[in-house]
Amino acid sequence: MTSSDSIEISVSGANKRFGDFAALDDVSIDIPKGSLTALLGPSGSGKSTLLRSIAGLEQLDSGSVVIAGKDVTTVTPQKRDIGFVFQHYAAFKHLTVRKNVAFGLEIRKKSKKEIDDKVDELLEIVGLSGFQSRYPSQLSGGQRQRMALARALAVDPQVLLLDEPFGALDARVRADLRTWLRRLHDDVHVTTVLVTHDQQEALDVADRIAVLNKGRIEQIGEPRDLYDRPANNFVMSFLGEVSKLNGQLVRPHDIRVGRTPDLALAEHEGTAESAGVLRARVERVVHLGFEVRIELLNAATGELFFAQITRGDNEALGLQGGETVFVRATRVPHIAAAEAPVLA
Ligand SMILES: Nc1ncnc2c1ncn2[C@@H]1O[C@H](COP(=O)(O)OP(=O)(O)OP(=O)(O)O)[C@@H](O)[C@H]1O
Repeated sequence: MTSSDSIEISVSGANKRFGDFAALDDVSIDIPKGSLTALLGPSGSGKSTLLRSIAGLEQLDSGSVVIAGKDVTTVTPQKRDIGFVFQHYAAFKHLTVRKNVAFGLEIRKKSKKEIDDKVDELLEIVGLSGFQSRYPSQLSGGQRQRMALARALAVDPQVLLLDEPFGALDARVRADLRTWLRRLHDDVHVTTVLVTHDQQEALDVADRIAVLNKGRIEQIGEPRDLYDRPANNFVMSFLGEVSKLNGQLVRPHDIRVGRTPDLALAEHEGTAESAGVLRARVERVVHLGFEVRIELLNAATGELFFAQITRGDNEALGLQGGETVFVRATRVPHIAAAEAPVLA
């Protein structure tokens, strides 16, 4: 595993209650230096509480937070050497973009030259050079969040903590900004922790994902590992789409659809019976762009499920609602329960 000097943030045995409610329940996580780690989970799972505890904006009931080898559990946020960006960024409305970005450097009494150089560099990185004389109210939501990132980065923080930074923006802008965030991270390499409830966002940008549920970490790993080898059904369902075929969770793109039992088989797969081919009725064919979702009814159980196939495959099959087809799960996920953190 990772050696301790490559770990930037280490949270151990963190507990945090609000009244009777355990927002964090014995959470431990190591965040490698220079990584972009996403904290992913449903609403109320404790993601923000964990991030705010790393920032020092929340005091743990028990447990510890170590940043860059220093125990900061009782250290104030100002002394933790972090940059923080929230979903709704509170910019100084009366200051220009340039002044907003320079703010942290000015209160640290840096020289004018140093401030000017740093602000120029950051405005360039976040693509706001042409907007430096504007006021926050003259920016779009996406530009305002980029300004927030520039401001957080201005003081060269040890770690960057982002709490749903694109949460208030529309889907298209969000998608653009996460591509941009990934590139920014590749340029500046600052250890970054991103809270998101959006699995696509986490899969898109993160090197590592920690999946939270009810104040506990269900699994931590690289996106691909979590997708291919989820620790349990919760992780499987939360990360990527799932379909249920005879009680078994499978990825919808791992369901093969054919017009005859034999056509539901890939090559060299034996007989339709031995390979578990099922009969189903097509309920609806939904065009999603490159992919097509086939909504199906399991003829034996009456359960609804869906398969996802490429546009080309769909054109070849030419499926219509009401038709009978044959389906088969080509790949059943390997639930890596033994490798997951121990769950109560
Ligand atoms: N200051 C507080 N007082 C009381 N309860 C709180 C407080 N902060 C958080 N909680 C509760 O703790 C739980 C975890 O909250 P947290 O904000 O960490 O969740 P989250 O995973 O970030 O959710 P979301 O995606 O909705 O922001 C929630 O049930 C929330 O209501």
